[in-house]
Amino acid sequence: ETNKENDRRDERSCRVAYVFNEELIKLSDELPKIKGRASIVHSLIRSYGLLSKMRLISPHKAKLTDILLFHSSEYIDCLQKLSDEDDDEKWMEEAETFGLTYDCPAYPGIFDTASYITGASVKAAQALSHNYADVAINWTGGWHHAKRDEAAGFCYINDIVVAILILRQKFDKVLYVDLDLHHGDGVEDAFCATSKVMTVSFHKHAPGFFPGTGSSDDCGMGKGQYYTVNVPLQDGMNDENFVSLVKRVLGTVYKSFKPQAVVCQCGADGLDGDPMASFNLSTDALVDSVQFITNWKLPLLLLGGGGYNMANTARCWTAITASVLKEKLPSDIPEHRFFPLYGPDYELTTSQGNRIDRNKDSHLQNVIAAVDNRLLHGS
Ligand SMILES: CN(c1ccc(C(=O)NO)cc1)S(=O)(=O)c1ccc(-c2ccccn2)s1
Ligand SMILES: [Zn+2]
Repeated sequence: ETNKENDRRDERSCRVAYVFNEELIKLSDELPKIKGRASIVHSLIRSYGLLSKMRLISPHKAKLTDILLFHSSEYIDCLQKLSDEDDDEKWMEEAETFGLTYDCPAYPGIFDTASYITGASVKAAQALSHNYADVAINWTGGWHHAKRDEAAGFCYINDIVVAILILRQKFDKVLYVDLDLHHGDGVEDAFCATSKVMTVSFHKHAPGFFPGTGSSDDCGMGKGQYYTVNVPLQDGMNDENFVSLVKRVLGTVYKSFKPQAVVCQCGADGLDGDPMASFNLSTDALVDSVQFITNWKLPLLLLGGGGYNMANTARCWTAITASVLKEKLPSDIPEHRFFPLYGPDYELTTSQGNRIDRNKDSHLQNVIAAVDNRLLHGS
């Protein structure tokens, strides 16, 4: 139970659960757009000796009933059929209707991989619901574009939505924060009509940039009106402006929504050096953003997401893991299997980029005012 003196959250250091096993890492390594990334992330966390400071949880594939909490059985049937070896032509036609083409090719075994990743996010959510941990981490998760009956943006099963639905069985109000460079459209769509889950996404929003949704007018509907918050940004976002915007908006969100649990997608494709070449963020921007949320001392689920510069993504999520553990890490990357990827500086943190900042202060002020008006004045 939680009322024992020495068990009070503010007295003991926070309990961090880290969900992984070799099978999950091996399957995640197969994902086409981020081949090998799961191993690189996990190896860096292990090389800094952080595994021994966390409660390690071994996941298993999500139960079909958990996946069907969100996704349609028609979509999941098609994903399973296309994932099996048998190249039954019948399913190829349906593939189109379920988004299983172009960005989301259904390669053999994709269903097992997506189920395992979802099972890891479910295990992490259950660790929080059972008060086994204060923070739970699944760096292989965070696939925010997947829709109820459609794969999208390299995402096949929306592990985030499933995890939030699991948390909702215990917590009345859940806050979702999306720090990825791209709009968290799949999670926003899932919860746009409910006042029990507030979704807040910080992302690049520009003509022709994927997925194209997430303007600040996008604020939910019906009972869910004003429970969707979007912070659309332009290229060149720097640490200082990003972190102060995150703190300002989440501060208002926390005061008005009063969540009992938080899920944060920590996509690292906004870092300088990412092939998406958009923002100028250093690892500090994401570490400071997550630290602000951690300070609320609410049950917190941390998930991965985008991040196509593998070494920088590993640096970012290792630095976040150390930050929630309150562990100070030496800046020199330890010798380990992937050490060569970290050249030429072999340092843990990255620096900011110097792309022209297209974000006008007036625009950022307007976005903040729009959020305040909706959340504090409901207008
Ligand atoms: C499908 N697309 C997505 C979808 C989701 C993401 C993402 O990271 N979401 O969080 C990124 C690109 S997309 O059309 O913008 C691209 C496909 C391939 C892209 C690419 C590939 C290499 C270098 C730069 N960009 S962008
Ligand atoms: Zn992304």
